[in-house]
Amino acid sequence: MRSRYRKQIIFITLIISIGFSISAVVTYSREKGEAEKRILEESLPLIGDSIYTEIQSSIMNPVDIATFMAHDSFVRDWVIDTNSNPATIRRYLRGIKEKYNAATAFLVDDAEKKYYTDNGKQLTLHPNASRDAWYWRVLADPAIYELNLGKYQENDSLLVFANEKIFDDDGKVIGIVGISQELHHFKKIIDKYADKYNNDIYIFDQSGNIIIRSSHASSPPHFDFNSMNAAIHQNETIPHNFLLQSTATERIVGIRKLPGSNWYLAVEEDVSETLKNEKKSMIETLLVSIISSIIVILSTTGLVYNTQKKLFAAATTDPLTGLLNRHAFHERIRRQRKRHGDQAYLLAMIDIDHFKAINDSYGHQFGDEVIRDCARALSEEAAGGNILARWGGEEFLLFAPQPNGCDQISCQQWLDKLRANIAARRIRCNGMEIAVTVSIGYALAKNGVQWEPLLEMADQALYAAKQAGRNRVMAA
Ligand SMILES: Nc1nc2c(ncn2[C@@H]2O[C@H](COP(=O)(O)OP(=O)(O)OP(=O)(O)O)[C@@H](O)[C@H]2O)c(=O)[nH]1
Repeated sequence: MRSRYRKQIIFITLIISIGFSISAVVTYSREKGEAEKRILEESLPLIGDSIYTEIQSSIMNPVDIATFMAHDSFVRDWVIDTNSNPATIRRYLRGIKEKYNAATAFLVDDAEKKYYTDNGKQLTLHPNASRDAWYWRVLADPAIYELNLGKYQENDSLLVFANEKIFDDDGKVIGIVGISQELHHFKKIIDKYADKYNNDIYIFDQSGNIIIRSSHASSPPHFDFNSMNAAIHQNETIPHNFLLQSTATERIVGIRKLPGSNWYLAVEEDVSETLKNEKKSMIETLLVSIISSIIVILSTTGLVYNTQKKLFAAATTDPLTGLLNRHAFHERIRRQRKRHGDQAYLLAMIDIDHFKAINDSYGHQFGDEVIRDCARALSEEAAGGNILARWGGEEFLLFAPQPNGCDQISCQQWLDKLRANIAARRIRCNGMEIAVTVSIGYALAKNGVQWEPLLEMADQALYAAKQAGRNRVMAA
């Protein structure tokens, strides 16, 4: 019975543990996915946003200056007035260049296609000259301003040009004005933010060429800008974040278009460490919950097991002697007979003689001790495959399968020895000492005989033993 409970508890513990492990694995993979998503969609875009905002304002600064120039009434009046003096616009452009620390400041008068610069240069633009193609490109572009990369005509150095259209009161383009900044200037800005946020920063043109990259950024980058282009073009106003996973690292790249230009800002970050830390803390949390669950499962099953054990003992044993009670005795014999079939056996009913007188003379407590001592003596004598129970009051029942020799003489001798041993004992309680005797009635069963009628026969034999003077063994 006990081993059955143990098996059940092991089974339940296993089921709970397997269930918990499965749910732990599922939780871990879900949490991992959510952690990656959180980093991808929340934490890193926030950093990306601030880098973007800061870089955008630095890079867009030339556009702001060009916008200011295009709306300056002096510039507009100068272009509209056909008798304007070139020297005045040169002074104006020089002032702008110095004030904003630009590489160049320029203006194109559309009517004459004349190009004026801060250093006094004055050129005429030709639609067929590749050098001047930028002008017709900006005119054809519906955007009011444009940011592009070009070469400084004097020394071939790369410059970033901010071109803004100048309109007359009727909304007609009358010229283009703007400034240029050296590319180096932007590189410094990019490096500053790359160092500040420990990222790699790139600016691409729409064909995927790198215009500027931060000093430590790899070239080519870890991602393929062109393959991401399709997603970016669907909505150019929002940031696009991509998770790049390889066996060695996990990186995230956020790409946005810089407004008014065909340039894209890409911020790439190695998130392996961040994800590793997230995963580590997730595993720690899971381990803690697994350990505490195991403790709870073990202590609960231990508690259940002990309670079951106590309940089982209370239901099957006699509290005074610890012997089997009637119900458990029946159950044991039923199982015994089921296991071994009909075999020869002996059924003996044992009753303490004059027990009422013992109770009356020495008290109930002494009486209890007498019952306990007889139970001990019977257990010692009837050990082995025999089944012993307290049948009630001062009465015991002994079931002995395959008794010695299975004949009456040897059974009689065995039971008589048992009786004599009890009679020879001295029972002590509260400083008093007495001897007791028992009477025994027994019946022997051959194959196929039911044990209930045998019980009746043993009872009658016991009655006969009592009648015959007690302290004796009688067969049915
Ligand atoms: N101390 C104690 N007494 C019990 C217990 N159960 C039954 N008794 C008493 O046992 C006594 C049995 O008395 P009887 O059935 O008259 O039998 P007896 O006095 O042993 O006489 P014989 O069997 O004829 O020898 C009764 O007084 C019961 O109250 C028990 O658990 N403890």
